[in-house]
Amino acid sequence: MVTVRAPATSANLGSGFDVFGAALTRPADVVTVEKAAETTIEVTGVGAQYIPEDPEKNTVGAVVEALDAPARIHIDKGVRPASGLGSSAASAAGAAVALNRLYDRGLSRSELVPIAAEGEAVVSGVAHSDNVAPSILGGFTVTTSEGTHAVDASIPLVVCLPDVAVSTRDARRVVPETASMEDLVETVGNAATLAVGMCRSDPDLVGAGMSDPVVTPERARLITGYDEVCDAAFDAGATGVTVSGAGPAVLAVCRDGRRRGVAAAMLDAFSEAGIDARAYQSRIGRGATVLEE
Ligand SMILES: Nc1ncnc2c1ncn2[C@@H]1O[C@H](COP(=O)(O)OP(=O)(O)OP(=O)(O)O)[C@@H](O)[C@H]1O
Ligand SMILES: N[C@@H](CCO)C(=O)O
Repeated sequence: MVTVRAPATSANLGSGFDVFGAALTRPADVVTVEKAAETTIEVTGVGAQYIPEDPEKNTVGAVVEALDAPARIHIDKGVRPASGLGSSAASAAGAAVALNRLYDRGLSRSELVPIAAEGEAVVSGVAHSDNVAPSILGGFTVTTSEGTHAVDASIPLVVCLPDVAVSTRDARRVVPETASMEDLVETVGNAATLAVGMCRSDPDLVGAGMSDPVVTPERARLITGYDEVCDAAFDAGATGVTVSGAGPAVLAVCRDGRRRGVAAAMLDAFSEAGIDARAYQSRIGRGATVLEE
């Protein structure tokens, strides 16, 4: 038996659509696997009632197929589905690391990234790796078709999760098909600024580089109260705010010592918009960890 804790993640970080990701210290899924002749999946925890246990429909089923590693699998969800916090990816990442150990497949963490991404294709139609990469590797990640680069970064974060669901599949439908040269230049500049900020663990640079004129404004329309929540976070000292992944979670970057105030301000703003929410005071953290084997 192998048990792995796989963290929630925030993808895109504004300017890095489908490329940037970051592992969060909390929340996380815990995935336990045992060898079996046929694969079965049991799901408990946050939002378990919305998650299919059929291996054909669960992200973990695609990982089992890719590793040819049938197992009895238990997923204890800490990351709510349809959250923008890489819920589907956390299970896939945890399963990839756990099954690799269980069956002694000998694959490196980097080699497990495209395998876990197969699970993402099951739910969103695209095998994007920007959530599974940080959940497996930890830190800040840059993923392209050539592979993933991961950088350790110490950045305080708040993620505020409203009590509404947005599916990645739906949120991908509002992504514009084209962008102007002006927007492209702005986005490249912001993304580069953010990457430098991560390498220096500088929340001011990271926050300044999160702004994105192309995808985020369209996604923000799907989140009631988004503009007010951003204003509240900035007023409380956030250095950057954006939609986390496909939403509805909202991600704020802070300096040390500002997370509590930023979290409270974001919760108040959602509440004033009539939306219940919860806030996680987090930071960029490590990738999947083996708890037991
Ligand atoms: N193991 C799993 N964990 C969570 N959701 C799963 C899992 N397997 C299948 N799903 C399905 O995936 C969908 C949630 O995935 P989706 O990508 O929309 O959200 P998310 O992972 O929280 O968001 P994001 O990718 O934006 O961070 C739900 O329809 C859920 O039923
Ligand atoms: N990059 C993906 C991440 C989904 O979590 C998207 O934004 O659609």
